[in-house]
Amino acid sequence: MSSPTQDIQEILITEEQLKEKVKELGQIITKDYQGKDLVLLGVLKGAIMFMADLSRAIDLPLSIDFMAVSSYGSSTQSSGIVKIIKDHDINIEGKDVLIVEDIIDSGLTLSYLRKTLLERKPRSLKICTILDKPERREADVKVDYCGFKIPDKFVVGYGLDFDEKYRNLPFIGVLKPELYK
Ligand SMILES: O=P(O)(O)OC[C@H]1O[C@H](OP(=O)(O)OP(=O)(O)O)[C@H](O)[C@@H]1O
Ligand code: HPA
Ligand SMILES: [Mg+2]
Repeated sequence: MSSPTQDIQEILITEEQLKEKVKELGQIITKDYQGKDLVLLGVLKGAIMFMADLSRAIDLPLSIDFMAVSSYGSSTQSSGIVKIIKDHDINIEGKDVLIVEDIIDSGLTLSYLRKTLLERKPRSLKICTILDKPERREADVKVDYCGFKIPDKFVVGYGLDFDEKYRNLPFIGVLKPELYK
């Protein structure tokens, strides 16, 4: 029988560690956003799992929206060109927007998104990511809430893909290099 887990070389973050961290982030965000007009803005597709879990860990009235952007395609390297495939629907002017990301790697996606969204005049704009790969940064981005810092390895699972696969793995794992090299 074929299973996506067979293609994993090493599990970096387990399902239990993810659950615990999301709960912790939810509690911090709940404190920080008391009395604010919170919009969680998920970046498709990678952020789907984190968004679903994080939103349920925040005990506040909030709205959820999504943008779809893509810069990796079927490669493990960013093309450097960020394409907006779907924009958000909610008017974010005057709102407290929290971008929800699965990973910040080169930082190119977020620095582009930040610039674009600031032009739309939110009251505040912050960034929450479950993973941060600081060694690979090409564009400077300030991360407000971060789950885990990870080493410079291409990871999949919990929403993250390689060539659109492995998003459904419940943990964060390193793909066997022979599968993409
Ligand atoms: O910091 P960066 O180097 O820009 O990389 C991070 C971005 O890359 C991935 O998206 P991708 O373009 O693969 O789209 P996807 O979420 O649909 O997989 C990931 O989900 C982040 O949005
Ligand atoms: O390590 C990664 N894995 C999957 N998608 C990604 N997009 C940026 N970095 C990564
Ligand atoms: Mg991707």
